[in-house]
Amino acid sequence: MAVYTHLGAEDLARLIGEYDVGSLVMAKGIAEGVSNSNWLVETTGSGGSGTRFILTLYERRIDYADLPYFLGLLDHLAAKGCPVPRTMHDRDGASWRMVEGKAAALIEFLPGVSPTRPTPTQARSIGAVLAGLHLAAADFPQTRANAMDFAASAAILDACGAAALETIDPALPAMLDHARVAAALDLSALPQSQTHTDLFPDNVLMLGEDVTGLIDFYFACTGPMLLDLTVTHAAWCFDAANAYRADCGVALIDGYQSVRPLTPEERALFADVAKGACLRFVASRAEDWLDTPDDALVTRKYPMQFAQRWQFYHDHGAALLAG
Ligand SMILES: Nc1ncnc2c1ncn2[C@@H]1O[C@H](COP(=O)(O)OP(=O)(O)OP(=O)(O)O)[C@@H](O)[C@H]1O
Ligand SMILES: N[C@@H](CCO)C(=O)O
Repeated sequence: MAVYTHLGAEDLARLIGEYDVGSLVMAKGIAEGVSNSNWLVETTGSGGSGTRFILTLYERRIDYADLPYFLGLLDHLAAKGCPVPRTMHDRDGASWRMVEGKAAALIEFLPGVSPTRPTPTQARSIGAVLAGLHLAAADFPQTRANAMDFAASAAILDACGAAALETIDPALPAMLDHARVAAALDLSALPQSQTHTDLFPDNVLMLGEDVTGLIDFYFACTGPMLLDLTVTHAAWCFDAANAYRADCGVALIDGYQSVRPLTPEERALFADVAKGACLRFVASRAEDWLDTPDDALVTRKYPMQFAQRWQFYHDHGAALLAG
C-alpha cells in the first residue's frame, strides 16, 4: 500500500491546475512502493506536455533540502537522453511544491514493467544504461553526500546491536565486523559521478530488452561509479534461491564496459566494494526488520539474502573480472 495521504478530487484538480499539463482526467493511487504516496495521473495534456504523470507526495526518509538534487538530476539526465522521467515544473518554474504540508512533485510517466527474472540480455542493457547515466551525470553541477555509505552501514549495524541481530539470524552479528572493514576501505582512487545506488530491478522499467525508465532516485548521491555498478550487480545477478547467475553477471559487466571501461583501480577493488554494497542492504534491511512489527502491512526484506551475497563476493568476487 502506498497512498498514505488522502487527496480529494478537488485537491488533485487544484494541484494539477498549477501545471501547464491540461486538466485532470483521472487519478489512481499506486499500490507499489512503500516510502511515498504515488498516484498515476492522466490529464488532457497541453503544449506537448504528455498526458500521463506520476504524482509523488514525499512521506518519509526524504530531506526536502535534497529535492533540488534528486529532481534536478532527473532533468539533467533526461535532457541528455537517459531513460529517466522528466519532472514537470509548475507555472512558477518550481519542480516541487507543498501540498497538505508535504512536498509533491509531478513526474513524467514512462512505459514499461520491472523484470522479475531478468534475462542476460536485459542485464546487459541495464549495465550499458547505467554506464551512460554515469557519463551523462559527470557534469551535473550539484553534489550530494551518500547518507548510506559504508561507514553508515557499520553505524546502523552497530546501533542494532549484536544481540538483536542474532534474533534475526545467528550469522548476522558477524556482518558487523565485515561492515567495519568495509568502512575502512580507501575509495579515493575510484572515479566518481552522480550515482543511483539503489538500481534494483523494481526501480527499472523495461519493454522487452530495452530499458525505458530508471526510477526512484531518492538514494542518488555523488560517489564512486563502481559502487553503483556493484549494487546493480548484487541486485540483478542472483536467482530466487540466491544462487549467482553468471550469465547475467557477465552480461551486466560487459554491457557496462561497452560504454565505460573500468579503470585498473576499479577492477582491483570490485570484490571489496561489492561486499560493502551488500552490507549496505544487510544494514538497512536489518534495521527495518527490527523496527517493523510482525503484523505490519509493509513487507520486510530479509537481511540474510544480502549476507549470503556478501559471502559470494568474498569467495568469488575477485575472479569475476579476471580475464
Ligand atoms: N516515472 C514513472 N513512470 C511509470 N511508473 C512509475 C514512475 N515512477 C514510479 N512509477 C510506478 O510507481 C511505483 C512506485 O514508485 P516508487 O518505487 O518510486 O515508490 P516509492 O514508494 O517512492 O519508493 P520505494 O520503492 O522506495 O518504496 C513503481 O513501482 C512504478 O510502478
Ligand atoms: N532496494 C532496497 C530498499 C531500498 O533501500 C532493498 O531491496 O533492500
